[in-house]
Amino acid sequence: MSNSIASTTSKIVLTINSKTTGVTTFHRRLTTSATATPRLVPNPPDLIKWVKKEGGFVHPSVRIAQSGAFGLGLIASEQIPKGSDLIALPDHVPLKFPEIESDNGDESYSSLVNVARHVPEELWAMRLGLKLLQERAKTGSFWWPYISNLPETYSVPIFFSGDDIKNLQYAPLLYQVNKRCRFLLDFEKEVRREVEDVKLQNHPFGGRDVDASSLGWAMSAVSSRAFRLHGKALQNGNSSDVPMMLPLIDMCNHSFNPNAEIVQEQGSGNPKMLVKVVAGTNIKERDNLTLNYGCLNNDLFLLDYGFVVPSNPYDCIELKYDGGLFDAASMAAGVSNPSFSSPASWQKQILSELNLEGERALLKVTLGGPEVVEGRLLAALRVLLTNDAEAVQKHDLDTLKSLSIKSPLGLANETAVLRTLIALCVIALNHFPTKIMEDESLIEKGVSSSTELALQFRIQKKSVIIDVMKDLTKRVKLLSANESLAS
Ligand SMILES: C[S@@+](CC[C@H](N)C(=O)[O-])C[C@H]1O[C@@H](n2cnc3c(N)ncnc32)[C@H](O)[C@@H]1O
Repeated sequence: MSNSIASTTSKIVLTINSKTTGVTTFHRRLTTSATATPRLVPNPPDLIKWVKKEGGFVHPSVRIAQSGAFGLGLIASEQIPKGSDLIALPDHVPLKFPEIESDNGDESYSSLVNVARHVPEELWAMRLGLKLLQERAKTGSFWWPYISNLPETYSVPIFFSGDDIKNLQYAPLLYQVNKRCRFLLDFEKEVRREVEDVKLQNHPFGGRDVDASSLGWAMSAVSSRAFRLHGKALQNGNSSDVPMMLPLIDMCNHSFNPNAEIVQEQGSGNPKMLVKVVAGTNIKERDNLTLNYGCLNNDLFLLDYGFVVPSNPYDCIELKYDGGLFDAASMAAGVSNPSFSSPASWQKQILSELNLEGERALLKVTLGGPEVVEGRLLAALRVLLTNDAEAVQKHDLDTLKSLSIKSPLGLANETAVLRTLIALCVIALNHFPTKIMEDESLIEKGVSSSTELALQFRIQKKSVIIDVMKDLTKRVKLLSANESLAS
């Protein structure tokens, strides 16, 4: 059994693909079908047996099995009643980044910490990924039975070809993918610099070379499988949020309507945490055990987990609050003389309160998701599409931000707001070079798994826009029905 980094890096080639897109990507020589995700070694040890041997609990009806296109998953071999314990892991089984006050003379720990210092807070998955790489490189690691069961490759977009990154057709995600790729390339150099003079016995990765591909593998393994749970209790009675990898528990696939949930227990007299998975509903024979990974949009699901949720109720599109663009949308919607580019001073004041004006303004606004229209955007449109400062002053910001509060500034204002939003949707939709039907027919013809993911992603983004347009159009119709009733 080998756990050398080289065994994986030999199959993952780092390609700098800057020719066509200016995007740097790592891509996999081996393409893998989602249905048979190869693991790090061909016949890894039995994970259930290992968890039990380490003092953990696994419900006798829980099995690891192929879960369609989702890769491996956990499945119930018999029905399991609501409230039953499914899995319990003692404190020493989760894999965490070691948090110890002093290195106790362990120099491989201090060099790991030194390397981790170069990782920005937002890429916490890379920090824990370094610990994972350390354990992967260690002969006889305690976690080897777990690590050897991890997928060999990941479908996250840092491993897409340059063409598939372009295929995403959505600038905010392209930006994030590019940022991660650039980080990995720079980080590879930092890691090499940091460890070049470290003696072999103190080397954080047992003397093995760690390149951008293996760093990408580790970051993706963590981002797609780790959970942020309560760590040690702090003196003030709170506890910090600690990312950790939970062997076996991380075999559960995602659902927004999960049948299982994670609970943490601290036994009486035992300060150590026990992490458990409990049946949240009655589970039928052959049901997959699922957890909710979070109410995330598809950008995050694709970036961190390598999949896209169809009809995701939390998916949304990002727009930049921009005077010129909003004036154009408003005029296209038939509003005369909109003032987005040159707001009056009282309007500017409200824009500042909405954090859409000023040096530290956050100009990113969203359409879609449970809110349909981000409150800050809705309030800005309502305020900028009226001349009646007095009417605006009668309402607080929360009222102006709420779509469920009907026409706070009058029917004409609300109609102009909704029409402007619909025009913004049309502009956003026209930004995509292809139509949903074209994307679907490409998928039907047969494409690689990463191209299909990119196509699914952009289909879903366009569907979000269309759904928002439908919702807003319904509201406009209701308003005009109300108007004719009133007149
Ligand atoms: C925590 S792991 C779950 C176990 C994983 N299926 C395996 O084979 O090891 C998360 C990964 O499972 C897959 N997955 C989980 N839920 C999914 C879903 N609802 N749709 C598609 N893929 C899913 C994705 O590949 C994701 O990165």
